[in-house]
Amino acid sequence: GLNVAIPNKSKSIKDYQNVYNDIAEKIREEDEFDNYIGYGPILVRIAWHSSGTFDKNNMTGGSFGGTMRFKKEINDPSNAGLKQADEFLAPIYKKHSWISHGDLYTLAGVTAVQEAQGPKIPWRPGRVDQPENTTPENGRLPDATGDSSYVRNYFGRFGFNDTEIVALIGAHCLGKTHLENSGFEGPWGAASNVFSNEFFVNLLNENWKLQKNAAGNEQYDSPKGYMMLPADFALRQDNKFLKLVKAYANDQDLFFNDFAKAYVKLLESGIHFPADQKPFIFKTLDEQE
Ligand code: HEM
Ligand SMILES: CCN(CC)c1nc(N)c2ccccc2n1
Repeated sequence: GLNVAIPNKSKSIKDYQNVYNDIAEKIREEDEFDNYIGYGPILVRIAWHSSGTFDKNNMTGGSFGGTMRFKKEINDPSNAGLKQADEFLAPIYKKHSWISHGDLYTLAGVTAVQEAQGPKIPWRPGRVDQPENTTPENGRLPDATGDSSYVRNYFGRFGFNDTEIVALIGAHCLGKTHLENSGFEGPWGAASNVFSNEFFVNLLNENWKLQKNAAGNEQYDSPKGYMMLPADFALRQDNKFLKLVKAYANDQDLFFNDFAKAYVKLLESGIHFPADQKPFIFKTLDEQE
């Protein structure tokens, strides 16, 4: 059923900005993780994967219950590599145990995007931890080998349109794939921790070659050492998706605006917030110097 957010009346934006700052300072401190990519990308991914179990057809899953904290969900093969994000957040939760896990996972994703010089992501608290028996079954996250109709159909489960789908996948400007996690490898060249429209620029401009990787899975590789998943490349293979890819490759501000809106919708999927609950917009560390 629909999840109704219950904001903690004793907590203000100051309290959540303190949590944001602790996450942001820890990202800066532990900068050597994953060959100096840092923790930002997997924090964006754990926020997405904790929200990506949502299914509007039966109103189950989504970020509300914080069930990513349970073995059943974190051990979903689709979540391989995310235990490191959960461990990164454990001391933050220990210090701020008044926050729910659902709020913590999504706030971490907001912090990571903003600290990567990405757009401001308005965020609302009020998710309430649910018991282990509410954990959704494994298999609700997308398959990297899907084509454009698979991708459109998958995100249709959230009620996302083409703009929201293409914008969201633009988060693949961050981080990299790891053979031991997903069976895909690379990019060696550009793995980045700066949020930009580079994913779309590369997707359009690189000379892609479909080849089998060391795990025997097909992926697109470029001479510069970049890669695209089949599901990434699918955005070039559909006319409506391609139009959006070109728009974002040529206008980073448009991408930032559309991404912020779609990411909020993803992180809040399946949750009803009180009509009068205004979102918080956090300052970056640099803005608080
Ligand atoms: C068709 C939809 C999608 C598919 C099939 C997909 C698939 C993948 C795969 C296979 C990886 C590599 C994981 C690893 O090997 O460590 C990955 C990484 C990543 N994904 Fe996606 N993804 C999708 C959508 C998204 C969305 C909507 C977001 C966020 C809004 C996102 C954010 C990320 C980030 C930040 C990483 C890098 C993580 C790291 O560096 O460890 N992805 N994705
Ligand atoms: C745009 C090239 N990069 C690194 C900046 C890239 N490309 C990807 N295709 C990609 C796919 C999944 C996760 C991270 C990814 N990163």
